[in-house]
Amino acid sequence: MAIQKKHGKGRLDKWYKLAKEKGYRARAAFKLIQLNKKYGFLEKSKVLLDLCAAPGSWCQVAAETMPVNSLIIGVDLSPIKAIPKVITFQSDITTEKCRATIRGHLKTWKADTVLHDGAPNVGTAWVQDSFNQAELTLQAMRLATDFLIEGGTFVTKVFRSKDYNSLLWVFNQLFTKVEATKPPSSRNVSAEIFVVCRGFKAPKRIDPRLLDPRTVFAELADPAPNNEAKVYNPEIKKRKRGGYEEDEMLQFKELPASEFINTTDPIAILGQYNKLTLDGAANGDVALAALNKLPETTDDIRLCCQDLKVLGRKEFKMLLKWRLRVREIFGFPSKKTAKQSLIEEAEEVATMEPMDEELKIQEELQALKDKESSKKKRERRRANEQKQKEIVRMQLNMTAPMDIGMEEAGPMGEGAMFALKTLDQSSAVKRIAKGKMALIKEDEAKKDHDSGLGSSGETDSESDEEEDRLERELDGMYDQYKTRKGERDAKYRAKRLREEKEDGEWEGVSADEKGVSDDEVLEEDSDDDEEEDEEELAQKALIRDLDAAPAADGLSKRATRFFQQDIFKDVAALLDDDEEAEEDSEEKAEAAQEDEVDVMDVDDEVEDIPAPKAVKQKKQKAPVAEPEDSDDDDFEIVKSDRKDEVEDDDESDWEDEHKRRKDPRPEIDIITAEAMTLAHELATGKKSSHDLIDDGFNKHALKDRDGLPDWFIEDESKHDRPQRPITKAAARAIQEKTRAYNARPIKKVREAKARKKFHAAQRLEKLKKKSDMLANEEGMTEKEKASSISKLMAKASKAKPRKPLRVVVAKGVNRGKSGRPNGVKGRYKMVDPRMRKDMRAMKRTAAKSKKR
Ligand SMILES: C[S@@+](CC[C@H](N)C(=O)[O-])C[C@H]1O[C@@H](n2cnc3c(N)ncnc32)[C@H](O)[C@@H]1O
Repeated sequence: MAIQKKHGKGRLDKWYKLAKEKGYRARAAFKLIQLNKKYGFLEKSKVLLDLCAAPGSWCQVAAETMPVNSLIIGVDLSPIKAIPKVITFQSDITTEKCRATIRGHLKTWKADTVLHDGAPNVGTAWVQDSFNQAELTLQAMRLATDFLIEGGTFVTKVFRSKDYNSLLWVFNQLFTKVEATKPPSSRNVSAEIFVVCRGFKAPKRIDPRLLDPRTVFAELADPAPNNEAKVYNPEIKKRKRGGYEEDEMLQFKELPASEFINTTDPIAILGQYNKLTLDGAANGDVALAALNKLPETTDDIRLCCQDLKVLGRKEFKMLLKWRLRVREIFGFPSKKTAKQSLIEEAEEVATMEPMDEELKIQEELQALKDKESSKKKRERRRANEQKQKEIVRMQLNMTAPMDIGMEEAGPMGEGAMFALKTLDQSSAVKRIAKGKMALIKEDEAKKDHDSGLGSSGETDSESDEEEDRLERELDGMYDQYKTRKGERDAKYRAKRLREEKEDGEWEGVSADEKGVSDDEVLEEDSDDDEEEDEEELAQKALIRDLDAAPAADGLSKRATRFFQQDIFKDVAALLDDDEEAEEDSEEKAEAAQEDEVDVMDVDDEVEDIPAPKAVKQKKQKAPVAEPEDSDDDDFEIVKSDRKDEVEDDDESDWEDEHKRRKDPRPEIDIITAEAMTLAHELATGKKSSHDLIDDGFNKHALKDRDGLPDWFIEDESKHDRPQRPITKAAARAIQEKTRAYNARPIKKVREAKARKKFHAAQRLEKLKKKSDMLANEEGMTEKEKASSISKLMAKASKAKPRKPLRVVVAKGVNRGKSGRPNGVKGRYKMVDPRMRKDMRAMKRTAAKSKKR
């Protein structure tokens, strides 16, 4: 790669300048320097292979850092200008010829380190390019496996694309330690990341599929859509850029319930309106009056109509069922009646058809059925084949069960190998739990299953089917309803988002519903199946919905898998540390409370901080060791650990504050616009705590300034922190807060005022006591008592004469003294001799002129 003049995108940055200053051929040199600083592989290597080495800056760094007499070989498609102590040649690393040339150079040696910084011509087609890069990386890996020594290191550039995880997986199969890092010199705008693979396992035989891009990067078919998930995570719709319809400006929308009965799209109504009115008889709406009088219009229904925005799944279904019943009563055509009439029609027609015609129809029907079943078979076979492939990939650890849609069905899903659900339904699980074998006859299981909805003991499969269908339809409608509701209601959207982020469960069922017995639950709602009593749950310990159960740390299964990747190992350790520290601090706080030490609330300390200048951005958890790049932490929380400062503060203030705050948790004060923005994003669900953790991993995490010139470090420290976005509102809020802080008097003034107040209160108390004593004095007349009390009051209200001001001349021992002059008590003023002389002279002349 020839050196290009780099303009635009701030390419001529400090790293570029530094590279020039140090004589490196490319700024990329610093990436290797920083990687080596962190992992120290160059010093330990005697043989190094640099794949895609042009213009050769990595080779330069290697030659500088590796021990003398090391063997360094650099290869690239482009010519590389000669570098002392480095063998270079021009070749395509994906070819056999290149392999042979390297072998020729290495002879019997093996490489301790293989570097790869390859980048195919990166153009505008990002998807294509990133794939080529991933493919090139895999090719480099292949070459590396041929030449690397056991325990050797492979360092490669990878682009964060959809193939990234697949590549990491491959690396993990071949190396004991794989870590991804982004050195500070790597541009923020670049999607590149460097993976350092250490401890090459040097397997005797490597499955060729492991290094075959077609297998490694094979696309997965889209899993079947999980409609159920949509209930819990309604899609976020785009804003209406074209403006809003007129009635959409209304906050509260009502509709006569009769329209809800009439409509063909009841979900739309439930999603758009806030209330269904039932009392419109005065307006002459006869249908509404009739509806109002129907026994089907129960109090529950009326209650549901009052506020459509708070409907849970149960209420939602109740309203729709009510609508269907009313429609039946009013004689609206329903699906049932339509089907009935169709059957009748068909029967009528059938009686009119001659016999041979009937046979013909039957034949046609049979042919259609056959065609249908063969089509289904074909589809099933194809799906099976697909699944088989996925399973092979899964066995190779290249994919997780969730990626091939197994998650959707789960171990209890349809077609599961061990039909635990069936076992569950036939209550055989209880027997198995007791350690006995249980065999379930298929039809028995089916029977049990069939009786699921008909609580009344109905075994009529047709009516069950009908009920199932209705339930399914209602569920589907509920999905739609939620989506529409979400579209209209920003608060609801935020709530959903929060729930989604926390992978929380849907909480549409009220607590008292949970107390309903199983039979009732089945009658009410099939979804309420989950509501088992504890005992039964314990018995069903055999059957667990792995997908539904959140991980111990509250992460979803998918998230847990993601964080199980090796690159998060350190993070986990860090987090653990944090947690431990948190626990520590909590324990300490508790202990402190127990000892009844004056532990102040954070609030108090914050109250005490006079001006923002004094507000230091400190971590909340004081005992936690500061992370390496603590100055990168923009979101910082202030926690009181300066007890002494607080102790000085106004006592009554403290007590008030203490009473106000019952929550023992430390209060967080937000003092920067960045933190305020972040807090707002967290509160509105735009960001989750996972995002925060993610944000913490950036190129600034690695700071290595050894051996860099001062001007560089100075410049670096100005800009080497992530720029977090701030909103106008957040900036304004912080400004107001700052103004409020500034408006408060300084601590000394407040203390003096408080002292004054305290003394006045003490005086008043004394006065009260004295006047009480006087009032109770038996030997005094009322008049005497009154006069002595008024004398007391007059004495107390009389201001004490101020001691005269003493003027001290700053001479002798007092010359240049800044504090109280020696031997002077009370009020004083220091003056210099010249000033006193001048004053006296002025007085004299004034007196003289008066005399005249
Ligand atoms: C970012 S540059 C490498 C910079 C180098 N590490 C340094 O420090 O100077 C990427 C190089 O990959 C090379 N490259 C891309 N595809 C290649 C291939 N198939 N075989 C060999 N080199 C390739 C390009 O010619 C280009 O010079």
